[in-house]
This record gives sequence, structure tokens and C-alpha cells, in this order.
Amino acid sequence: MDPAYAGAREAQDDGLYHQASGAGSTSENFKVVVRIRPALPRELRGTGLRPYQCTTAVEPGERNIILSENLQAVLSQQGTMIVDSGLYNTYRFTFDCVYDTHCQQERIYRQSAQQVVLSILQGYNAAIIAYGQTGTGKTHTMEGAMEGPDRGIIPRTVEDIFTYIVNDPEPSSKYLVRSSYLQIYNEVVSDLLKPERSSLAIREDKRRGVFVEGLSEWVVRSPAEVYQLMQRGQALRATGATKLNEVSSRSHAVCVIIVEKCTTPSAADDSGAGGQGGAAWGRSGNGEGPVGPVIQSIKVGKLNLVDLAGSERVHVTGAVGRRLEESKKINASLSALGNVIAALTDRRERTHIPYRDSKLTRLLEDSLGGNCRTTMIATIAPSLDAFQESLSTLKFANRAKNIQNEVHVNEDVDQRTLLRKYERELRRLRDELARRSQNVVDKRALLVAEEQAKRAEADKLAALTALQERSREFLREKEEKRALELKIQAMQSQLLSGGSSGAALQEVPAVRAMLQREANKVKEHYEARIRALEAERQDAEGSASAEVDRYKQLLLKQRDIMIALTARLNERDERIASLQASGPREGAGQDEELDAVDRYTRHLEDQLDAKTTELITLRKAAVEHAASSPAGMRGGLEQSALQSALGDWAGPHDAAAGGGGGGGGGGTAGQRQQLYEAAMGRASSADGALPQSGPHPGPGLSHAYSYGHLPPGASLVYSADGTAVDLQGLESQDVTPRGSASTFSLPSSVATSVAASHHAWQRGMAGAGGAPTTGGLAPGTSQPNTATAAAAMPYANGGPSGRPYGVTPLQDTLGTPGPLPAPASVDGSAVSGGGGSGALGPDDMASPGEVAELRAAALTAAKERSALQQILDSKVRVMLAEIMADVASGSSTDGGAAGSSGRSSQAAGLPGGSGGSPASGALVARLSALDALVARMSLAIGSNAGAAAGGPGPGGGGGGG
Ligand SMILES: Nc1ncnc2c1ncn2[C@@H]1O[C@H](COP(=O)(O)OP(=O)(O)OP(=O)(O)O)[C@@H](O)[C@H]1O
Repeated sequence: MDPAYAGAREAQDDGLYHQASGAGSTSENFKVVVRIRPALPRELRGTGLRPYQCTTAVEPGERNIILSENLQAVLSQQGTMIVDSGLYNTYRFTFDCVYDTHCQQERIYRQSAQQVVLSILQGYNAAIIAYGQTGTGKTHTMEGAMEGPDRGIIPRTVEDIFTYIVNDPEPSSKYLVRSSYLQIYNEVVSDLLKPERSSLAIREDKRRGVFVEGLSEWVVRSPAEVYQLMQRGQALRATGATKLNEVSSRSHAVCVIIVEKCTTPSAADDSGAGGQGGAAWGRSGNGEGPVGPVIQSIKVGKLNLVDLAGSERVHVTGAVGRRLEESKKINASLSALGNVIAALTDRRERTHIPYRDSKLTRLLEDSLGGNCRTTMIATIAPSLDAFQESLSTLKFANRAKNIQNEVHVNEDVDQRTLLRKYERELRRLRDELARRSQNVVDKRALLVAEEQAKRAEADKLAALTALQERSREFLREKEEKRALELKIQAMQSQLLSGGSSGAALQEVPAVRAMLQREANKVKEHYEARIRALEAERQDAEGSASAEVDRYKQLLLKQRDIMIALTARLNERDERIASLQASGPREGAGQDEELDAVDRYTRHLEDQLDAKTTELITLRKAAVEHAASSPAGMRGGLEQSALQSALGDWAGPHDAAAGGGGGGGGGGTAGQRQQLYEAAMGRASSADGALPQSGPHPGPGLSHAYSYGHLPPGASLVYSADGTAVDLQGLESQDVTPRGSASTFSLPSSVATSVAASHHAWQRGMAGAGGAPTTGGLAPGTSQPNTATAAAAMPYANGGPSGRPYGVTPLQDTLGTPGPLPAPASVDGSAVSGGGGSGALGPDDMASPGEVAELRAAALTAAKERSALQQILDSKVRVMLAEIMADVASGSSTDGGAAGSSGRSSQAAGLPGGSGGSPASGALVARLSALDALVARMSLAIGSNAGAAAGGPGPGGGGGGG
């Protein structure tokens, strides 16, 4: 056991209460002790002439005090009062203990305070009240020094309380120690630990008893904390210097210490503890779980350590002014205290205790005659100067010792003790802490989740942004792709479909190479053509200088066109190169576009070739006619015939507006009709109808015209826009091929047509050149009119590549299912038919159908095309006009026998119907129209040309045709 704790126990055993008669005894609960302080130096010095004189003596046993003005006279040698001592103003009082001047602080505490103080740990109220005259040592006794042997009752009490708690052998006991410090100054209660709290009210209730409302209570866990509170309160306590005390307390000071003790008895003690405390829940002895309510004891002890202000006689202290007022207040309150004590000790029936006469008595109500173990320490001074005050104090204390207090343990049973509340609050705080800790965890997790959500949101936004950008890019690409597809589609729509189109489109490199070859050929062709034109020009120079000049101009214009076309070809080559440089994927669609452009370019070139060929053919025929015809035979009839034969080619007017009669020279309608009949009607007169199929019936025109469906009497020519125009002016009909196979639609077809046309041309040339192998001139046939033949096939031999430009055998290109006429019959009939027209052979050079096809395919490029065609047409018209003019100026008309035979030959030369497609029929019709045109021209240019050439052959073909 701790020595201090053991000391406290020992002091308790040896103290006043040990000597008391037992619990409930009135004397037991209110003790009065007297302490005689040592004489102060000023007292020892005496006052005036009177030296110091001690008036107090403590008899042996320390319970009796002798107060006498002549102490030496009344005391025996044993230190007891002599009988009859009353002669010297002597008093003898008996108290619970009287401490002489040399008594130390420690003994006083241990014998008179410790038991009272420690009783609060058992749930009792206790009070230590220091009462006495000013300057007699009350404060010294209560407070003393904070350290060392002069420590007073308060510090020793605090030490003992915490020592007792620390050494409590019961582990289940819990304590709560609180402290307050107040003063009553001039009848005003104020908080010394919270100066701002003053004029506090004193209240009372059954549970708490008497208490100061609003007084701060400080939970203390160590003596040091109490010391700090005491020092702080002492500094604020009202003090002042008086004659009797340099630091006189001018207020009543009360230090309150409240101790709550909670005891949870063990299971073995349940029965005993049940009657003492409240209920709580505990566990069974084996600890397996709750078995029911466990009695929990809560005891509350309150200790009032009271340092009263000193009573004083004003005339003695000399107090004036504020001190005087303070003295009055002090004395009044002490008087009230005396009255309360008198009332409490009045043996008469207790009717009224004047507690409410002062703050002090009101506050000490419990300590005076109530539920409290109280020890009053009456302090006196030993000097004769304080004799009266000492006597008054001893009388007061002697009266107070009769106060009977009834004490009982303050045990809380209503669950409202502060300790219990603290426990509940503690549990609540723990739960709150746990909850908040969980909340903290949850909040942290939530913050993390929110942060993650924010990051995820940001990532999502970034992803969406990227996706959006990619989507836009994709849409752009898609739009570009779509535009390209549309462009390709538009271009493809201009192309005629064919069975090998897909494969051909995929054969881009091969096609490109082919195109390159074709381009080269075209270049070479034009170069050769220019050379040929130049040669023709040189030939023509001999005929007429004016014509030569015009022809020169024409050639120059042609050259300009050639140059322009060459430039375009160069651009195309560059385009091809750039596309080849680009990736195959990128160039795939462009290749198709390029292919379409190439096809269109070739078409234009071919068209140009055809027009030019026709033009030159006619031109040359006219020149030769002019050179060879007898002058006397030339006349207006031939001019009219030629003009009629030229149809719309002859005049500057719109060909579609009406027949061929509108030309520059202009024949009559009857003449035109005559010519048409001569040109076309012969077939009708011979056969009644155009043969539809079957082998060549006999000498006639080239098999190239054998598939026509030209009705009897029909005479169609083609205008510049590809429209077939009935020369009879009845109506116009569009024969532009649509949807059928085309030689211009596919590169492969082009290749095929080129090869086929080459072969056909060779066959044709064999016929034109009189090759006897498969045809050519029939036996016995006179030499065909070479001029006409040359006019009909001006470049039969002159093609740079050996190809008759524009030649495309219809059977090959259109895939006509009809039987291909035997070469022998074809060539033979062509040659025997009179050379010129027959020598044209399967020449599609001037194929209007192809022109129309290409025009349909190239409508989207109509401006360029129309401009070119207009140029070409205008040239043709100009040249034809010139021809007409030449014819009108000096040519004579040839005989019509050849024409008749030519028509006959034509009629006879038309093979049976092939049953081909409308395109082939249109082509045949157009070819027939051209053939008729040529025939009419031959007829118009020189009716006797056939006779000059030997007349028609045995086949009846129009030799002059
Ligand atoms: N037992 C004692 N031993 C030594 N000195 C003492 C003793 N008691 C009191 N004194 C001294 O006496 C003087 C007055 O003491 P104290 O102030 O305690 O008197 P008081 O009763 O409190 O006076 P007041 O009522 O005016 O406050 C102080 O100087 C103090 O040191």
C-alpha cells in the first residue's frame, strides 16, 4: 500500500471520528477544533507599555483550552486550570481538539481534516470551515503553503483524495473529481475560476442539495491541476491590508471538491451491492454473456473547504471607508452564521434556521446541521490583545459544537449523476467516434471514388472527343469517298456496260498501258494525219491557189486542234503518271476516272478523225472530180445533186431543221427527193425491201452496211449532236445508242475493237486494194474508181499504225449475233460494187453511233465536247460549202448510171437483217446514211465518173459510188 494512502488510513483511524460514538451521532458529524496560532512578531513586541501576554493554554489531552487574562495564575503546575480561576477572567472550553501554537499543519490535517475529507470518497458531504478573528491563521490553516510542511488542509486534501483513488484496491471503482472555487465578497457570490461569472445564485434541490448556479466545475485528474486552480482563484480573491493582517481576506472563500465514485461489484458481490447503487448490465461469472442487471454504485461526495473572512472589531482594526463596509458585510455574514448555529444548537424545538439571512449561511446550509460531516476549525490568537476576539470565537465554536448533523451517503439511484452521464456521454462519443471514423473512411473512399470518377469522366470525355474527331474524320473521308464514288458512278454511268467491264476495270495497269499505247497511236495518227494533210495540201496546191490557201487555213486550224489535243494528251499522260505515283488504292478510283476521260478523249479524237475523214474524203473527191470531169459536163444539176447529197452537211443551217436541201447551193425539194430515191429507192425498186439476213445477195456495198433497218426510201444523216435526221424532212429520231454494248465503254472492248477493226480494215484494204485472196475485185471487175475509193477510205493505207482510223467492224464491236458475212462475198461485193463506197468497208471511223454513244457517255462534259463538235461541224460546213462552191463554179455533172448502179449495188449489198440490237441497227442506219451520202456525192460529183472508171462491175455495184 502506498505510504501516503496508508498514512491517510492511519490518520483516519486515529482521528476524531474514530473516537466518535458512531454513525448518526450528532457529535460525530460536526467537529469543532481550535487552533491557536503562534504569536506573531508584532504580538510578541506587545502594544505600547504592555508586553506580550499569552492568554491561551491547552490542557493535556488537547481538548480543553484555557483562556485567561492571567494564565499563570490559573494554571497548575500540571498545566491544568486551577479551581476558582474565575477570579482572573478565565475561560475553559472543551472542543474536539485544541491545537496549541506549536502544532504543525500536518498534524492538524491528519487529526481534524483527513477523515472528513476522505469521507467524501464514501459518498458523504464534508466541510472544513475555518472560523476566527482576522489574522488568526485561517488562511494559513486552510491553504498554507502549496509545498512543504506548511501546506494547508486544501493541498493535503487534494493529495489525499488522489492518493486514495490511485490506491483504491477495487479495480471496478471509477472516480470523477471536479473542483470549483468561489468567494462571497460583500454578499456577492462570484466564481474565482471564471471571474466573469459573478452574482451567482445559490439554489437547492433534492438531488444536488445546495449549489451555486452557474459555478464552473473543473474536472481535475491530479493534485497539480487543483493547485493551479487554487492559485488562480487565490489571485482573484479579494484581499486587503488591515492593522491586524497585511493580507487580510476580505471575502469568504469556498473551495469545492466533488468526487463521484462508481463501483461495479463483482458477481459474488451482487447481492450486497444491489441495495446501494443503480442498475447496470454485467456479465455472468463465467463471462459467457449477460445474465441480467448488475448493480452499479454511484456515490457522490462534496467537500466544502471554507476560509471565512475574519471577524473584526472595527474600532480595533480602524477600518474606514471600503474596509469598513467590508467589515460590516463580513461581520453581518458571520453574525448570520452565528445565528444559524444558535438556531441549530438551540435545544428548543427547531422551528426556523435562518440560512437565508446571508449568502454564507445559505451556502453552508448542508454543512451546518445538514447532511454533512463538518469540522470547524476555530482559530485564535494567543495574545492578550486578541483576548476578546478569542473568547468570542471560542464561545462561537463552543456553541457550534453542539450542532447535530445527520449524514448519509449520497448514492445516486436515478441515473442522473454526472458520472453516469459521463459514461453515457463517453459511450456516445465512442460510438460517434467510431461512426465518424467510419465516415472518415467512407469519405476517404468516397473521395477516392469521386476522384476516380472524375478521372474516368475526363478519360471518357477525352475518348469521346477523340472518337468525335475520328468520327468527323471518318465522315469527311466517307464524304470524300462518297463524292469520289459518285463521281466514278457518274462517269461510269456515262460508260456503256459490258460483260467484261468489271474485269476490265480491274485491269487498270493493263488498260493504262493500253491507253498509253492508244495515246501514242493517236499522237502518231495525228502527226501522220498532219503530214497527210500537208501532203494533200501540197497536192491541192496544183488545183487552185485560192483553195490551197483556204485549205491551208483549214490545215492550220486543224493543226491548232491537233496541238490542243496533243496538249490534252500530255496532260493526261501527266495525270497517268501522277496516279501511278500515288498508291494503288488511291489511284483505283482515279484510274476509273482516268479511263473514262481517256475514253472520252479517244472518242473525241475518233470523232475528229471521222469528221476529218469525211471532210477530206469529200473534199478530195470534189477536187478529183473537178480535175477529171469534162468541163462541158459540169452544170447546175450536178451541183444540186451534190448539195442534196451533202444534206445538212452542205449548208450552214441546222441540219435537224430540215433535210439536206437547205445547203448553200440549195436544190429544190423535188430534186432532193429525186436524189434520195436515186440513192435509196433503188434498193426498194430492186428488192422492195431491205434484206434482213442471209448472205450477200450480190455485188453491192460493203457488208458493213448489211445490217441496217433502213426502211425503203428512208435517208438518215446525222447531225452534229448525233441525232439522226431523215433527209426527207419528215421527222427526227434519236438513235443515240443506249445501254447496249459499246466499243468505247470498256478498255478491253476498245482493245478488242481495235484489234477487230484492224483485221476488218485489213480485209477491207484487201478488197480495196484488189487483193484476190478473199475477195477484193471480183473477177472481171474493172478497176474501181480509185479516186472515189481513196475518198471513201482516205487513210486506208495512210494510218500511221496501219489502222484505218475509226474503223470498227460492227460485228465485232456490237457483238451482233447475226452471221458474219463471208469475207469473200463482202470484199467481193464491195470491190465489185464500184470501189468507192464499197471500199469503205467496215469502217467505223466516222461511226455516228459511236459518236452518239460517246456523246451520251460524256454529257457531263458537254461544254467541251459541244465546243469541239461545233468547231468540227463548222469546219465541215465550211469545207463542204467550199466544195459546193467549187462544184458550182466549174464542175460538170457526171452520169447517173453509176449512181443507179451504186444504189443498186447498195441495195444489193445490204445483207440480210442480222437481228442485231437497236444500237447496231442505229449504227447501220447511220452508216447507211453516210453511205447514201457518199453515194449521192458520187452521183452529184460526177455521174460519168462511173463510166470513166469503167462502169459498174458485174455485180451491179455502183462503180462511181
Ligand atoms: N500556525 C501558524 N504558524 C505560523 N504562522 C501563522 C500561523 N497561523 C497564522 N500565521 C501567520 O499569521 C498571519 C495571519 O495569518 P492568516 O492570514 O492566515 O490569518 P487569517 O485568519 O486568514 O486572516 P484574515 O482573516 O484577515 O484573512 C500570517 O502572516 C500567517 O503567516
